[in-house]
Amino acid sequence: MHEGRNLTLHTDKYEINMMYAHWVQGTWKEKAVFEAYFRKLPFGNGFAVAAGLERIVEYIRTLRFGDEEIAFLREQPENYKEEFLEELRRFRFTGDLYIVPEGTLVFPNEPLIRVEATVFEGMLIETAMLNFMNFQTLIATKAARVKQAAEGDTLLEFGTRRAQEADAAIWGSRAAYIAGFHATSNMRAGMLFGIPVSGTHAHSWVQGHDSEEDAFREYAEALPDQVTLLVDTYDTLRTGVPNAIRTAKMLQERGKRLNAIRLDSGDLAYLSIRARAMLDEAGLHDVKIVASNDLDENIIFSLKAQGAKIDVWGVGTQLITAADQPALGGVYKLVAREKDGRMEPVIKISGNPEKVSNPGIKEVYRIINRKTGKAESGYLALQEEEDVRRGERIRIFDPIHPYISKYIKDFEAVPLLKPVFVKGELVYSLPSLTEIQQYHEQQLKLFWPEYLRRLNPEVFRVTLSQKAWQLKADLIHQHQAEDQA
Ligand SMILES: Nc1ncnc2c1ncn2[C@@H]1O[C@H](COP(=O)(O)OP(=O)(O)OP(=O)(O)O)[C@@H](O)[C@H]1O
Ligand SMILES: O=P(O)(O)OC[C@H]1O[C@H](OP(=O)(O)OP(=O)(O)O)[C@H](O)[C@@H]1O
Ligand SMILES: O=C(O)c1cccnc1
Repeated sequence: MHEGRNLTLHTDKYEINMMYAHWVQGTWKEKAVFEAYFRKLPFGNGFAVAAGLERIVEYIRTLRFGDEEIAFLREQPENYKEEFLEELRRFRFTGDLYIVPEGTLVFPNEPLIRVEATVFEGMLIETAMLNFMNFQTLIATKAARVKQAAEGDTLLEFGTRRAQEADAAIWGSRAAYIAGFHATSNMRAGMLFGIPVSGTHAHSWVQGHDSEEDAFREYAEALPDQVTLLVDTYDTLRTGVPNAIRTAKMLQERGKRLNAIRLDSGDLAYLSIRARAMLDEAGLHDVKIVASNDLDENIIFSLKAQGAKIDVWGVGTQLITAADQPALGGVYKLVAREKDGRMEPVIKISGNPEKVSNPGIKEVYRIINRKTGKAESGYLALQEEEDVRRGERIRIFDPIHPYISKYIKDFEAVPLLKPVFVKGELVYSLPSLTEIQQYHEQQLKLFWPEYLRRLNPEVFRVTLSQKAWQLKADLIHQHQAEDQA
């Protein structure tokens, strides 16, 4: 077993096999354009929060087939030729990559990534990019739901121990921060990304002492500047909170203060209300109450409705595993390919109209109404279309039900895809995590609340331009004609 940090073979074998077949055919350097998008929003939410760009940048920059990768490929039963393996040794990503910035609100069928590269390069990177984008976007979206339920309260990400392994823990933690979490319990996520790190203590600390009171006192003496005491090991209201109050008084005598108590079991509404009253009665109005225990957005919403006196929410398992929907189904589709030296749009047909791909190289625009400053729709236009960029009147319609349409004017069309790599060179300067978090907050303000509510939100439409729609219709007819011939 070795470290395996080189992610170049973090791809499905079929990609390598197709790359090989292209190489054998002599078509491997032909240009291809791929777009990545998802078709359905997770959790019944009205939007998703894009994430994954930063990880993709690092991945693309470090793509290299080293000795170990080549040796492993040589062992495969496909018997890839040595000349192919030599070609892989020289591999560098030389294409263009356009990606939607992290924190952007995104919707079904909007390309979040567009790859313009050789077909060889485009195939190699599909799996890893989908892996990063699907997971991080999913967790950022789940976190946005939790954030909305918690209103302005402090949110701590507690998920590492229950996450699907280490990468999911730290990138999930980062995704949660993008969507407005305030801190993580994961020290490495703090070190790598600069996320504030926060922690209380476990039940084992209390169990490991002769009494709860001893445990609290020792802990407070050891870390007098950051004391949060877990009060539910034995009996929250009879011993836990009174012992915490005694410890708080001891801290006060030393010019320090108790930050908070944490509740981790039982009826969190009842216990928090009772604990708040006890703390207040002892004059400890500024001691906060942290709650944890399998929380998600629905429980937080319900606890608030019950009048729970909780200031800080520790959210682990349900967030980091996106427990109610553990995958985002983002796909990566070829939309154009080089043929006889020219780029030609291609389509993927399906019996299910929602699965028919949108052909052609497209730009994604957020159409912003200049009067209201609010987002009106998503708009996918072919790259060559100028009218939308000039803000001329456009017709927007539902691509599945094209008879539902309207004209809009006096808008600004904001392109969402940003150039990240051009001819293999990184041209994007990565924003700080704080900037991403602020950008996400600005994004939320662009939308009417109807689209943002957690339950049964209004559907935010993403429409095709007339030209993009016509191209799709023409290609469908062309394929039908070929089938019938
Ligand atoms: N007042 C409440 N209203 C709705 N849900 C609550 C309320 N209080 C707690 N919960 C949630 O109910 C669930 C209780 O889970 P469970 O019964 O497994 O835990 P518990 O009995 O409190 O403690 P333990 O973790 O020791 O088993 C948790 O998800 C918790 O967040
Ligand atoms: O419930 P989650 O949302 O996943 O949040 C993380 C949980 O992890 C800890 O419990 P655990 O029983 O692992 O350890 P403990 O002994 O410190 O309570 C903590 O007390 C939370 O309940
Ligand atoms: O700091 C905490 O209280 C914490 C951290 C991770 C998991 N559960 C709780």
